[in-house]
Amino acid sequence: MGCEGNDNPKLPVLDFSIENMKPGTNSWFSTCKRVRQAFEEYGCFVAMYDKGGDEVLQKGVFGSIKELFDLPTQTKQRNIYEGMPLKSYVGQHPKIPLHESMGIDEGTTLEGIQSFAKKIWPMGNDQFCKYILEYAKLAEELDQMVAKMLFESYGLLEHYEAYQGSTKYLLRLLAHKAPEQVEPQLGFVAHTDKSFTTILHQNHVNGLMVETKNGKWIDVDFSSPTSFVVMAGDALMAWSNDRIQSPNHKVLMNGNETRYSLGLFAFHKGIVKVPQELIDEEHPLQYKPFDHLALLNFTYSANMKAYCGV
Ligand SMILES: O=C(O)CCC(=O)C(=O)O
Ligand SMILES: [Fe+2]
Repeated sequence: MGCEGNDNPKLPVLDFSIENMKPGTNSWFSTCKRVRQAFEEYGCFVAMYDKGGDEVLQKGVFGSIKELFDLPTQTKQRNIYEGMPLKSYVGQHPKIPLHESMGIDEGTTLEGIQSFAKKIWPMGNDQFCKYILEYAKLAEELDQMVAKMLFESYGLLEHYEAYQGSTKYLLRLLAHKAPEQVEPQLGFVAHTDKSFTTILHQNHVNGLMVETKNGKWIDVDFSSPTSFVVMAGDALMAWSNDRIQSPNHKVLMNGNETRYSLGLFAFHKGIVKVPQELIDEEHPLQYKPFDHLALLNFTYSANMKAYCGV
């Protein structure tokens, strides 16, 4: 896989089509290995997942997100959670004027999406709920599959059940306007995610950049309806005892079209602890057990080593 010395590195692309996903088959095991390699080397990868290819769903999802962001600022500000930038409406920020985003708590459940929709549209919005729920379920399925494969690849499959039962998902909808000038403009500042894992999806407009371990920035092309980006967050970095680094990433806007994207952030309800099996001489313990949901209350500048470093 390695990319050292390569001036134009690309993220690994992994195929998650149905035939690779039967646990116990050879292709399942080889995909598990590639998941671990990609996470350890880049902290993220592009997943090809053919269930995303449904044209009606794509149109419905991105049409719904456009409808939401086309609303007046005052309406969008009804979704404010003080001190929680991941859940709140963020927009009109002088440092990142192209950026707008909103969070949906419990974003893979009908109740979570409906309660969000009620805040924005007092009469509700059935179409919006239907498409966003369908998308969120699909992204959740991909996340669960990736988690299972990752645990398998470390010989820790028994951790999967606990993961499955304790994940809380936050869905974030994002819009990045095209810059007014010809030069590319920052859409979203460089940061790492606070999640365990993040699943990203976008319309046909690229803009995401991910930093490699050597400090190079990779342009990520995931403009196909069947492409998703799977990214390690700070909690996975801590769980893996620094075998996996949560990558720095940002959005750089070019061209003249709005970029709509969705981020599904997986959080662990309760305490995350480095498994005993991942502590050895080469990898002495780096993190104390920590409360993952409490990280949600921190801003993007929260630093894992300061929060729970040994
Ligand atoms: O829009 C994207 O692709 C990335 C968004 C992102 O990094 C985030 O919301 O944390
Ligand atoms: Fe992010």
